[in-house]
Amino acid sequence: MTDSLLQGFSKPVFSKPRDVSRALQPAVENALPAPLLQARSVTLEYATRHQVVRATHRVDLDVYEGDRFVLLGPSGCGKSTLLKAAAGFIRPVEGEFVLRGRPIRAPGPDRIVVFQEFDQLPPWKTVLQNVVFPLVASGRLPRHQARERALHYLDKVGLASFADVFPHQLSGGMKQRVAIARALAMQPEILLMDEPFAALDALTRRKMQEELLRLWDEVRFTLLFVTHSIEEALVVGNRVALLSPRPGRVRAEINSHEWDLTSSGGTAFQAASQHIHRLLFEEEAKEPEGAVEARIGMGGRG
Ligand SMILES: Nc1ncnc2c1ncn2[C@@H]1O[C@H](COP(=O)(O)OP(=O)(O)OP(=O)(O)O)[C@@H](O)[C@H]1O
Repeated sequence: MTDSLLQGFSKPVFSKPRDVSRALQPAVENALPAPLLQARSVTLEYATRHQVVRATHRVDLDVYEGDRFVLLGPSGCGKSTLLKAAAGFIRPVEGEFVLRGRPIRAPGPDRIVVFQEFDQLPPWKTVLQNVVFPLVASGRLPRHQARERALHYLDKVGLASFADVFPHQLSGGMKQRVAIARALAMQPEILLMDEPFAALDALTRRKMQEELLRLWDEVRFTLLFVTHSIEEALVVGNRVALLSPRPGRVRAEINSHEWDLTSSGGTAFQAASQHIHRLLFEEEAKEPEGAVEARIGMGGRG
């Protein structure tokens, strides 16, 4: 990390995102592409018989094409709920999710979710059939082309030779690879991943993070990734939104494209992790009444 980056890191500049964009108008507005996915003041709630649980409160997010955008926050802060709303499974009580300027009102093949659970693959279908099925069922491709595309993506995740086996014959990591191949084969506008590696052992999890980054290098998809692991957020993401405890609000946004698996043991990486930990937990204790919104430059790789 260079001195200037360290300086930026140790003295984060806090400013409200909306103020920043206003201050930089119109020059930056003309230069920046439009976000692919936007959360516009999204409030999400669950109504149970006895109470209403507010999961997130007025969340604003801009995800650009090619981003590996991570939602990071403590357990129960509403990360999965945000992802489900982006997928179209849940409707906001306030605000909206917008994809290429169009409000999201229902699930669609332009947004595919990979979940944490290993049982997301129908067990009666082979690996290949699992990847082919959504392509054909959604009308994206006729069967023979779907088969070709499925094999292409199975090859990308290193599972072409397992095409004819059934999910129960695979390890947890292999099942997640199939789920990723199935999602990428659909060539969605955005891939949504909800703690996809959380149920894996530490070594496999690391390997999967590495493979995901390799795949991103090859395919350059847009990713919205949920985790509560600070390390995973820094490694996987190029941008990270830090959410407060429930109801989740955006407390800060961090540029994390500097970090990868090779930096994860280093001193600078540890310092960044600790800094994020403080932002997530200590600032909240100091300022319980509200969200601290900030954009923090932590330097960059390229
Ligand atoms: N179906 C539901 N009905 C009622 N409350 C719910 C429901 N699903 C989630 N919640 C509540 O909404 C809040 C946000 O949940 P969510 O699963 O989005 O959090 P999270 O940040 O993804 O947590 P974790 O990291 O533990 O998965 C939590 O307080 C949770 O208890």
